Amino acid sequence: MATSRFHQALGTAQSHQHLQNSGSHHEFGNASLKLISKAFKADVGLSIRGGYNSCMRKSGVIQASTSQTSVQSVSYSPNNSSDELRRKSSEAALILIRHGESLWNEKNLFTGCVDVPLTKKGVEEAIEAGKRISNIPVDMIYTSALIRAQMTAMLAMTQHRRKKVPIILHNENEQAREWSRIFSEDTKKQSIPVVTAWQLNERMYGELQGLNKQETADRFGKEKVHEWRRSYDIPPPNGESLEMCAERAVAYFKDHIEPQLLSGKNVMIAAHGNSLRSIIMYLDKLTSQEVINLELSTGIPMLYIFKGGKFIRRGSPAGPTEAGVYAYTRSLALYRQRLDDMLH
Ligand SMILES: O=C(O)[C@H](O)COP(=O)(O)O
Repeated sequence: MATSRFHQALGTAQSHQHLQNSGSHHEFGNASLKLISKAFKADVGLSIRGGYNSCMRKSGVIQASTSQTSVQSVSYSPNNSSDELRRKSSEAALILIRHGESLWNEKNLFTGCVDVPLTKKGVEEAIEAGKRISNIPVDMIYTSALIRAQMTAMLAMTQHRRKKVPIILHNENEQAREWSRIFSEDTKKQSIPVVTAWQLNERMYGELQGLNKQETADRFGKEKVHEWRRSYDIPPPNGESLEMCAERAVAYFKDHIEPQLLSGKNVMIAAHGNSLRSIIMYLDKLTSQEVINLELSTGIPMLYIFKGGKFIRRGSPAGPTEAGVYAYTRSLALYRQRLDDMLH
């Protein structure tokens, strides 16, 4: 198949632009993004005039649709692709964020499923996390049922350049559904559904909840507390082991979140140190030995690309103020370029 103008420009952009391939990161600077975007429009005959534009699927490799009201992430699909081929070629972004520092993190208390809010520092961490993901598409948000994760998600989204409104869905009962209905299709298009799920809650720390971590280590011994905190299958007294936490968190991810990614939806999950460690164990295929050493900082977003049924870790997007660029793929670079075009 003739190399499309898009790919020619991409090749030019890559040779022009210092393409750092640090680890799994491919990075583009702004100059090459403009080149890519110009070629992208030329290649797919895309015009961004008023209203919803969708370009004809070209014989090339790109199908894109965009409009003044919504900037879709680009998905690749050859002209005569089967569903399977389209699914294999579609790409979705998955962002994981551990909540910002909570009031009990600050006091070094075991928190588990106790519903504790963020500290001022935790609020700032959530906002900084939002800056780092402000150019990455988000179509759905999942949080745990705990306020520290929900605050983190909402605060992060205040920084998103797309300015869609995250709206927590209330499906507790028929009345909750009825009373929280939105009657404008346009308004719905400008919102992002937020699903809260107890299955994404922090592991339940049993009789350690509320205890000071240092005092607990003094009382039971450092090794015992490390075993409770970081082993895979040894639970704290009357609490959950990481394995038990994984049984609910990973099951929820597979049953509810992975299908969204498969359909091309870009997803953000705001949850907790251990519920996310169990999900990352699944995404990165870590062994129960390897996951012991996995530590997650509060409020640092991690980016994965879901493509062809596989999860590719792209690291943490660099902040907008940081030198250099982002752990972006080609379609994420295009999405960011479209935001630039739309917002300027
Ligand atoms: O629940 C807690 O205490 C923290 O959020 C996580 O604790 P850990 O890092 O000790 O597992």
